[in-house]
Amino acid sequence: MDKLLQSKLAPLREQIDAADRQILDLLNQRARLAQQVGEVKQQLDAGGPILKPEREAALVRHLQEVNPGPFTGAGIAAVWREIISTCRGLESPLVVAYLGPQGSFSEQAALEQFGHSIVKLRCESFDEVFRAVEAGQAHAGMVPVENSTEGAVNRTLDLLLNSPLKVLGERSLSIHHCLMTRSGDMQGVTRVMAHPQALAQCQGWLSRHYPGLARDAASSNAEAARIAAEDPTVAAIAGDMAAQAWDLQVVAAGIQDDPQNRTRFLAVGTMQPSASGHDKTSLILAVPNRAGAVHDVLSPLADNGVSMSRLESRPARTGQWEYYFYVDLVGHRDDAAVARALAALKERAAFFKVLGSYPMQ
Ligand SMILES: O=C(O)C(=O)C[C@]1(C(=O)O)C=C[C@@H](O)C=C1
Repeated sequence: MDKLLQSKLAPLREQIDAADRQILDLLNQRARLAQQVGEVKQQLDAGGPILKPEREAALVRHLQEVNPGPFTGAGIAAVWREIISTCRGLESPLVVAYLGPQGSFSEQAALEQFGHSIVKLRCESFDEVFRAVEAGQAHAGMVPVENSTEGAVNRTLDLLLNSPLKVLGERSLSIHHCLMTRSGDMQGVTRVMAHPQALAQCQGWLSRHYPGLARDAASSNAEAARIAAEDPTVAAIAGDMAAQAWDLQVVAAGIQDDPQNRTRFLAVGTMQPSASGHDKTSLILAVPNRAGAVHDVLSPLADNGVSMSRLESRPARTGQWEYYFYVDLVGHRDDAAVARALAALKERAAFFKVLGSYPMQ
């Protein structure tokens, strides 16, 4: 019986081999077409952006819509992310800046957003990420903007307020933290290091399991992993990508207090995506300091049937109890209803800045 079943495998595998050769031919055909598109784009706009986030998003969504299966929608997203990344890289290398070192969650977000065929520019701070993109050393930057446990990443909000960069994409990652050391146990470990956000996301677990351990802030979790790789008295909290990158052993996995812990990252750059048909718009508003002002300022959204997917406030630091409001809307700034709502918001707000419209994840 086994033999009969075994004999079925070889011809099936031959068919897989033949299908793979067809896929390979088609991939090369696609790569050559993308190179031609790249040449035309350079003739149209020399030195202009190769990256077209709206085209990438629309193309993947279309394939998911027409897909008869059994290949899954998630599989399409993952495979085409890398196909597009490779084709884009053949047109021209895309440099992406983010908070390093190797193995950081920002690196994971950058790879999930742009695929693996990018040139990585690892930075030491969020400020440096913005500076690198503003100076033209990178085409895009990837920065965390909010975490489901800890709320806003304030430094990113402040940088978005003051930078000329635009938001061109978003990526939400589930964040699973691990405790890791060189040896894989906690013997001789006197302190635990991580980015303050990660220490906060794991504080309950740390207090229950290692109440006596000193907690020290690092500039990133991956930086904490790098230090732990050198110093056996240090345990790091970071993702498993960092454990692999720095050859550390995981002592405990999934130690974040909220099992559903997620972080949303924004891609920033100098270009502005056109509408993909499924977009978000991010903006910052300041509201006059009087009763009912927030409600009044935001009323054009409801009037125009535009939904708000996020509202975050941040002190304006004027000492007057004034706030900046970070608002995400569903729709592109070129959509008629959104354009009408934005025009009315601008008229009512004391301060108004559109951070960008971009494909919704
Ligand atoms: O259509 C384009 O403009 C391309 O450059 C091709 C392509 C792709 O591989 O499909 C690659 C990069 C762009 O970001 C969008 C799409």
